[in-house]
Amino acid sequence: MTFIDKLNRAWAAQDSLLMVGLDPDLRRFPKELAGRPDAITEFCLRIVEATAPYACGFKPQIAYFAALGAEDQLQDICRTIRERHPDLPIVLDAKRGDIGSTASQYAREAYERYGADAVTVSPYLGRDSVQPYLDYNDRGVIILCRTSNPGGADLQEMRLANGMPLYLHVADLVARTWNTTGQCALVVGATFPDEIAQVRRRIGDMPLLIPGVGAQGGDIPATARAGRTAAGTGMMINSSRAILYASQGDDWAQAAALAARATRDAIRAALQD
Ligand SMILES: O=c1ccn([C@@H]2O[C@H](COP(=O)(O)O)[C@@H](O)[C@H]2O)c(=O)[nH]1
Repeated sequence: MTFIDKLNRAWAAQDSLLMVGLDPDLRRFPKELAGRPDAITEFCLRIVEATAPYACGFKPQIAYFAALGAEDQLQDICRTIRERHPDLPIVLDAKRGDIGSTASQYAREAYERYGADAVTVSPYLGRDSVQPYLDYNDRGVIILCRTSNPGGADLQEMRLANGMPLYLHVADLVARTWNTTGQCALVVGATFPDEIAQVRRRIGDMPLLIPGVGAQGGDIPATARAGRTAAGTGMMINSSRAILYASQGDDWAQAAALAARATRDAIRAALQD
């Protein structure tokens, strides 16, 4: 099954467009895990179990694992998600971008080492830098378009000679030229709902990964209305810290579940309007 098929099924089966981010930060872990050698794996897997009923997938951010030398733990976590929740896609947020020969290694890492269903990549090095990911034709390639951070405007809002902002050129390029096999999706931040709407108008039903709700303050109703497809789906709306660290007390896993459910419900409610 392809990434896009798996995602479509997860949206329908879970009735959720919420993607739960896995960004383990030891400084914010609950006390009960302090000092435990398996703290990262235990934390992430408890979060996965608590939030899976409300999620359409999981998005581990590789930097949080690599910074701690915890890539093996990430591998275990991804394997366990595949075993326990085979219908929920794993998006590895790695934002890779390099020449083709190196990109082949990054693709192998994402899809073979971690078994990710999709990986985030930068469009900045052009089509040939993305090809090694597309060569895994059952996997997804999620390309940065208009990121959620304010500084994203420095380059992404730059106007081309025809007046078009660069992020819309990226959206066009991916939708019309790079996505010949239907494997692509785009990253657009929830902090910029007008830009989400602009992108949606140009790309048909291509999925969007939308980070920026929760800790970054993105507006859920505005995001959901701007990014939805005619079918009322088309979005992986990611929240990480607001779910992971909803509580540092003994109730942390339950608090994460409640935060995930509330986010899922807020997205659902917005789609009813
Ligand atoms: O434009 C982007 C692209 C990726 N991210 C990533 O999403 C999560 C957001 O975390 P929150 O705690 O919900 O703010 C994080 O892993 C980022 O690296 C993004 O924020 N914006």
